[in-house]
Amino acid sequence: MGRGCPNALRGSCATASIGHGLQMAAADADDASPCRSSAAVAAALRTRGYCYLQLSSAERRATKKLFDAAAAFHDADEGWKALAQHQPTKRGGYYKAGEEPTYDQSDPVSGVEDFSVVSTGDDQIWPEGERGDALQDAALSYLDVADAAGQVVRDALGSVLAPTKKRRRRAEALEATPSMLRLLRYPVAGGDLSAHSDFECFTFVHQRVAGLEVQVDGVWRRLAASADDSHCVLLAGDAVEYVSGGAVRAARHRVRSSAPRDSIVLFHAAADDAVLEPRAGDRSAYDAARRAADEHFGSAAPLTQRRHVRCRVERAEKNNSKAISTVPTVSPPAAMGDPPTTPSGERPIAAFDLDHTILHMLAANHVPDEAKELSEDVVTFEVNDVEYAISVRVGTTALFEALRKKGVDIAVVTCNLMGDEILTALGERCDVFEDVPVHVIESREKGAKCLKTLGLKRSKVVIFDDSLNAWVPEDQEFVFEALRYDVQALAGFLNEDTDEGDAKVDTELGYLTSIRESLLSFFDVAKIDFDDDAASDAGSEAQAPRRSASFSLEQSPAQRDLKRALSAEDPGGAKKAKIQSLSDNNVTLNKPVAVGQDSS
Ligand SMILES: O=C(O)CCC(=O)C(=O)O
Ligand SMILES: [Fe+2]
Repeated sequence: MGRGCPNALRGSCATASIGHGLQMAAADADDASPCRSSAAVAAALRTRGYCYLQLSSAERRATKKLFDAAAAFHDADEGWKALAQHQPTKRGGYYKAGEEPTYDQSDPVSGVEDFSVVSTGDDQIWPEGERGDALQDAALSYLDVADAAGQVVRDALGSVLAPTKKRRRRAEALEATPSMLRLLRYPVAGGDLSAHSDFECFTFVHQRVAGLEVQVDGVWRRLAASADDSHCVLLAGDAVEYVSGGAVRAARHRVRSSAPRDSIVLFHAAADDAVLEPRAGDRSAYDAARRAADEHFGSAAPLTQRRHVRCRVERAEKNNSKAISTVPTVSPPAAMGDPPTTPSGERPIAAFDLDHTILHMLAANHVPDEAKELSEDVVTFEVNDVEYAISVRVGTTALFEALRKKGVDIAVVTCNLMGDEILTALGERCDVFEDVPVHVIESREKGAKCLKTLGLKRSKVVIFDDSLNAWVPEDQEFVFEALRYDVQALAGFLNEDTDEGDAKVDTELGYLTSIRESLLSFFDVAKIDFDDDAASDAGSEAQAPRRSASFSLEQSPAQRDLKRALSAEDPGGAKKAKIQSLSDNNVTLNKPVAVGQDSS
């Protein structure tokens, strides 16, 4: 590392001077030794919420290379670094001192500098020139090798969350993957970070100079640094605490730096849409976090990984204006992307079928026990003394939220005579379902659904339905034919416990998430739609969040194909776009696309 080798302060801190001239409370020494087996990691996470993770030689080499490249970046002149400053329309990049959110408003604003990597695609900001290339190369090599260590932790968490094979599925929602890599530099003065727990599943922290402290049973422990990168610190985050019902507690930590210090931090988050609600155990931490998010967003919804990260980051950012400033120039942090406004005129619309498309409704006594594992929620309601249960397909709420955020109207077109009651029950659970117009079609004849008759004909329409033939022939080109969602069949596959059955369940659990970007990108074509009044679309991605729940990898080939088909560079595609049809893309769209995974 550029600034010379620090002394590893293993177990040796009494008091130290912190940046703003105060004396910090003594932190106890920590004498745990590094481990690598998932059994040892699981045991440590259960008892303390953190441990030291032994690194392989490949991981050490990659960590060293990254420390060196990060130091070269931080050492460079401000003007050059500013060229790589974070921009709201892109991801990651450089954040100057003073931009770090303050988790505790009574603490000073931190003077930490940050270079963040949240995407390996074109939308990631990288510094220019050779030093920029070196940083990119070092960060990507580090991410490549860090996955092996991540797997050890995922296995450990799997054993905590799903000790038996039968309960294995419960852990899958937590299939944590890297979501953000931070290269931090703490100057001596004002370089501290206020106490917090991380919002994701777990975090790796590499520190060659001590400074990281973890609170265990109310006492702060100062953690050992690793001057030779032989180990890193593993911290459990909020998502794991919530989902495990408190079996693992998130590690509350802070930074108290008494010397200039660089650290490398890698967050691993659950899928954006993973609902963090525990199935068993203590739900008080989850409930409190959910209430905080409901209050913050002014809307009620189950707490997903994305919602939790956004809530915590946005609230921390607000603290900066109230906190004591120790840094001379504080530029406002990037906005988190309020829902874009749509211009007046005709809005695009997405029409959803209900049964077997976004939900499966059954009489409550027919719902299989496994339904909770095969849906994002099971919502019950009563009509004429009969109790019904709706298994809501995983990813439905996130899809509705994303569409609304894009300014897309949503309507339901269903043959279920209880369509209104269903939407009322869903609206009580989460207000993204409130006020959705419901069109109940009494006939189950082929072609009984018709956009024109229902007054839903717009210049941009997507129909999401498991049955193509339910629609009149002229509307079928707008139908995105959904894979049929059937919790009873899925419960059968789950219990079969064969590779084939598992694969079917896996496909189902990732299905809506895998097609979401493709569906949303259909509404991105305002630029090439020759309608003057086509709804323009700032889109939720236009404002890249300061910290996102999931790492964005490069687009999959299927997405690239779709983009190309709809892109202005493809004149054929563009000319057809007066009323954009999905049918040309159905081959691609109806297959799950590995969004968030580089399948190339
Ligand atoms: O720099 C460190 O050691 C820890 C940073 C941290 O806690 C964070 O980025 O969440
Ligand atoms: Fe942290």
